Amino acid sequence: MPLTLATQSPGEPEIFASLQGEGPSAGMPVAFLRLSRCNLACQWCDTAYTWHFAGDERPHRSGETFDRKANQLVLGEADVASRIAALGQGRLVITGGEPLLQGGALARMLEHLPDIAVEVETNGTVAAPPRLDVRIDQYNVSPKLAHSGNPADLALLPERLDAYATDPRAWFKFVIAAPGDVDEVLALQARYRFRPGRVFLMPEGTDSATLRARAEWLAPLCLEHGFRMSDRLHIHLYGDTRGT
Ligand SMILES: C[S@@+](CC[C@H](N)C(=O)[O-])C[C@H]1O[C@@H](n2cnc3c(N)ncnc32)[C@H](O)[C@@H]1O
Ligand SMILES: Nc1nc2[nH]cc(C(=O)O)c2c(=O)[nH]1
Ligand code: SF4
Ligand SMILES: [Mg+2]
Repeated sequence: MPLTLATQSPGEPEIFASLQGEGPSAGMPVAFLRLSRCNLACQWCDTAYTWHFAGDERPHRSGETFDRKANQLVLGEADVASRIAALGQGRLVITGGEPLLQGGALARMLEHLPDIAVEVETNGTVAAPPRLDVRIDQYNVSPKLAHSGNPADLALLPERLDAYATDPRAWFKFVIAAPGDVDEVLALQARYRFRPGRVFLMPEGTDSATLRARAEWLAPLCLEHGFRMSDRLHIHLYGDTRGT
């Protein structure tokens, strides 16, 4: 079963080496695999080219829709695995779009990469099939709050959040655009009892100035509530650029 990938440019799959820019592994040299398609539609998504195709009526702040043909590429599992291996990294971050929509094909692709450590960036709404789950070393779970524009009954699924809250491999990373968003995190914390030290708050933004401005008022809230803060290292280094 092939994989549907995002593209860095038409015909070029978004498979690249960079420093992990977010979460508990931030700063680590890793390989990235970005898949296309998503089951949600965050209005500030910085990878709308993976789901906001022509005809998709759901709002996105860019106001633009993307040509599906130019932004998707279908590749066989062995081909994807060899491109990842060629990057020479010991750790792979699988992201998207929502990568767990292609869990079966990912499991088969990883059979070609038996020794690589695997991190998944996920919106927390889709379960990895058992044959993929057994290969995952770390889940970076980013449940979407109201400011994303997704209905809560699509974005915050109790059985999935409960499963991740009790999974020692899972870390949580909430995107925060306004101080009031932290109240939503506190309500989720009260309901799901995320393990202490496992919750990151990350400013919403795709440029350094925005990230800095939000981090300035977010820092005292992290201190007050015992949350960790995640920056977005790649944005400071490369801006909002595909393949970085
Ligand atoms: C593009 S998503 C792909 C993986 C998965 N769909 C998810 O949302 O976790 C990767 C990460 O970027 C975050 N993200 C996307 N757009 C962002 C923005 N404008 N500001 C801050 N974080 C953003 C997501 O919350 C997620 O943690
Ligand atoms: N360098 C870098 N780090 C990242 N961490 C999570 C990312 C993502 O898009 O999932 C990402 C990304 O796009 N680039
Ligand atoms: S869930 Fe992730 S990929 Fe999907 S729209 Fe939201 S941020 Fe973008
Ligand atoms: Mg990114």
